[in-house]
Amino acid sequence: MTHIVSIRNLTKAFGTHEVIRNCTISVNEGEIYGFLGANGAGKTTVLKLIAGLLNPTSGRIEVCGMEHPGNREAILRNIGSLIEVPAFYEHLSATENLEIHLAYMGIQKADIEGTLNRVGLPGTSAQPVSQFSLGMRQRLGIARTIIHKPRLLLLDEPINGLDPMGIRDMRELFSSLAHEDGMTLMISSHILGEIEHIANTVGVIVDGAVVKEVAMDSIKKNYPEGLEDYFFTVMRGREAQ
Ligand SMILES: Nc1ncnc2c1ncn2[C@@H]1O[C@H](COP(=O)(O)OP(=O)(O)OP(=O)(O)O)[C@@H](O)[C@H]1O
Repeated sequence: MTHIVSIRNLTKAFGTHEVIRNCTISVNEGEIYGFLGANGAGKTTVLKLIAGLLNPTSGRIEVCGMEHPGNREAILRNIGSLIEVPAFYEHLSATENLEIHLAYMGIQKADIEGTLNRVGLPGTSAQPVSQFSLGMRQRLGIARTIIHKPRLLLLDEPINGLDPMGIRDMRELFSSLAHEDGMTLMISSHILGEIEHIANTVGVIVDGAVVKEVAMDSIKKNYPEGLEDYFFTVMRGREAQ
């Protein structure tokens, strides 16, 4: 199977603080990859490195067959990322915010109305973002990641701030993006139940290194209690070392 993300022996240090250590990750094209780990384990840092928002200290990062750094522009055209709280031009409408993003990406034509409908924001295109709730902002952030039809989506805690209906809508949207649009999704989350619903593969990062990458089918077969059971077993195993 083709790896859309291939990370080998990646290290990232901030000053003398090495937060990613000898980390190796493989994400298959077309899958939903659930990226799990405790607070501070390094999930956001790895997603930023894949998105080219940070440069590695050492190691290899290959995205869509191109190596980072050096192919940043070409890689950016193929990815959509929602990392940390999305920022918008508050006085501008949802449509205007998406138009600015498209202009920045150099894309002339895109289905803005259709994308807003798809993320559950119908009829809001003219409304200034300053009037949006937290959940609406999160949905608009996701609209911005998918509007240019990227091959790879990097989503850092994408269901934060959503109510139960919003969480269900996002679950359905993420599944349809993978299964109907053929996108690959790499999703970090602490909400194990959601990852269990949608992910094909799970990667667990502990202290800056991915210690396990396992197919969800195998987790379901070997851990009758499900993903939470698996996750805590991995964490305990690590603690015992
Ligand atoms: N710009 C930075 N400068 C210095 N240290 C940083 C920087 N960004 C992240 N770190 C440190 O790197 C480590 C990993 O942080 P990161 O945000 O990647 O973890 P995380 O797994 O996403 O955590 P959470 O689940 O809490 O979001 C933490 O110790 C954090 O303090």
